[in-house]
Amino acid sequence: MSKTFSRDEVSRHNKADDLWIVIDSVVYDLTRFLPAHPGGEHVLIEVAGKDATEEFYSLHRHEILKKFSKFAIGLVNGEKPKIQQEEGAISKVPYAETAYWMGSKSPYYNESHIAFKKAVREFVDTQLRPHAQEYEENGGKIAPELYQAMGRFGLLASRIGPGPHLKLVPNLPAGVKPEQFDYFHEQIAHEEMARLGSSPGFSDGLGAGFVIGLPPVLAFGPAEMKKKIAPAVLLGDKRICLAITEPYAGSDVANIRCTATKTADGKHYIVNGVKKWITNGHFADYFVTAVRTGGKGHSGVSMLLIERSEGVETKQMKTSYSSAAGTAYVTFDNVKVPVENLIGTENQGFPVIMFNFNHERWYIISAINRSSRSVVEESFKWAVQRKVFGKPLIEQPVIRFKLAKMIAEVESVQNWLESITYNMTKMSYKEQSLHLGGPIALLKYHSTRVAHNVSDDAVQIFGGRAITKTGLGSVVEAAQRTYKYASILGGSEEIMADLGVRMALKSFPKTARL
Ligand code: HEM
Repeated sequence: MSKTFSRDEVSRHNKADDLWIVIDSVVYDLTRFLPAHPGGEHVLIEVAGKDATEEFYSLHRHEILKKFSKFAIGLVNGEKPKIQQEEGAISKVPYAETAYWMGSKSPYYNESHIAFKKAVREFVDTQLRPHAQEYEENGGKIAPELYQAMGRFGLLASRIGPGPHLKLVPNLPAGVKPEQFDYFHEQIAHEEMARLGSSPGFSDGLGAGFVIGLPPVLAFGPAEMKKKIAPAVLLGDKRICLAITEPYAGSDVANIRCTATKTADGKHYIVNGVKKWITNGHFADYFVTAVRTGGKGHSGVSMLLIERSEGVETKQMKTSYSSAAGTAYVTFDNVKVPVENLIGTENQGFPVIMFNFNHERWYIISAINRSSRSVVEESFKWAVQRKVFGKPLIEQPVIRFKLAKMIAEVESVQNWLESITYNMTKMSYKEQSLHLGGPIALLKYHSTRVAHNVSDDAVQIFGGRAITKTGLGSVVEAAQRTYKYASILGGSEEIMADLGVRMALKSFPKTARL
């Protein structure tokens, strides 16, 4: 924008057929846009020839200016825009980022985490965010190229923890070496994906099924299976999901009914049954499926890798977020599966499922708390910029109290989460199961209660905007509509709270007395 104009000159373009305005020192010629303006013509004519910065920001999100940048014709003489939102930048709004990224000291992060976060944030903001709204609104299968870009960038591999699988992709974000990679890198990857705030369906469509689907294959699958599917899935060429829940069994996994019966020649299983709420199932190539191969209860459960093949059908489910997540109702009708596709040992599927759960729950905590943090940032910004009864909202003690509660709760989850993540970096899998299963369950319960409280307060701060899908409240609207997913998936709040206390009871000293 090389042209500049005096404010006097702008003020002469003050009619419907010649309408200029100034927003943050940028001059816009809105003459052609006037009839198409979603807010109507009248409001624009009222500010024709004037500085409308305050009016604009009280009604629109900043990104509207980017979308309609073609109407910008120059700058006001001697002025520069002050309101900045750079892609990939760390927010300066208090509590909008984890304390470490805002200057606080932390024993957990090092240079490689800083570089990793910067690279992932930039990738998410420049490669994924531009498509987010469209997918969120229209649903549908996410373009393979987008998923492949994630795979090639190393973002998919980064979302399932440290391990040999990291060597199956050409590189990791910011050139982090597989040997340097730890659970803090992974936590950052989940948090950055969760920043796709107003598009939770799109964000889940980009790999929520993968994060829980591939680990059982890597940990328990036979070598041939890993060789065949892991590289293709990690590069984003194929898609995988985890198929456990059924219309009959949710958190009550031991009661699944989907059956796998061996053929007389012992070479195949024949699978029959249904699965429900399968994230990414609608477009998955592989289903890591819990099946009943034995008697009742958990000792009759096995895990099978089922390829999309004859007899496998997926139907899109209508959920409270976008169909871009590919949440599916899956039916298996006499599906023939080679016995080589068994993951782990027959009738020993329950430990495979359990193996996955702690990691899944920890991932859900990372994502939901980052989502709550985004809601805090949105609410803080809004409370400062919104003027009501003649003064900014933030000057109302009741609003400051709500923000205080939101901040304190999000930080409490974050600090516990980082402590658990640190322990994960220091413990073997066996130690993690023994010592972290309880705390992870309790924190999952706590993090979704916090999401509930944060969302509730944010809705009150934003008012009607929080129940409007587009515009200023879009992030809060999406959060209040979808945070419940996290409080159910991976084990419901009630089951988590109960599990946490039951695990604690195991080490309760028999001699303890008041
Ligand atoms: C570059 C300048 C502008 C552009 C590109 C623009 C574009 C838009 C868009 C896309 C929407 C729909 C927003 C959504 O629901 O997501 C909208 C709504 C609206 N705009 Fe603008 N606008 C501009 C300037 C202004 C100004 C200066 C005013 C007032 C002085 C204004 C008043 C409104 C109003 C009242 C609405 C409806 C808001 C609501 O539903 O709560 N616009 N505008």
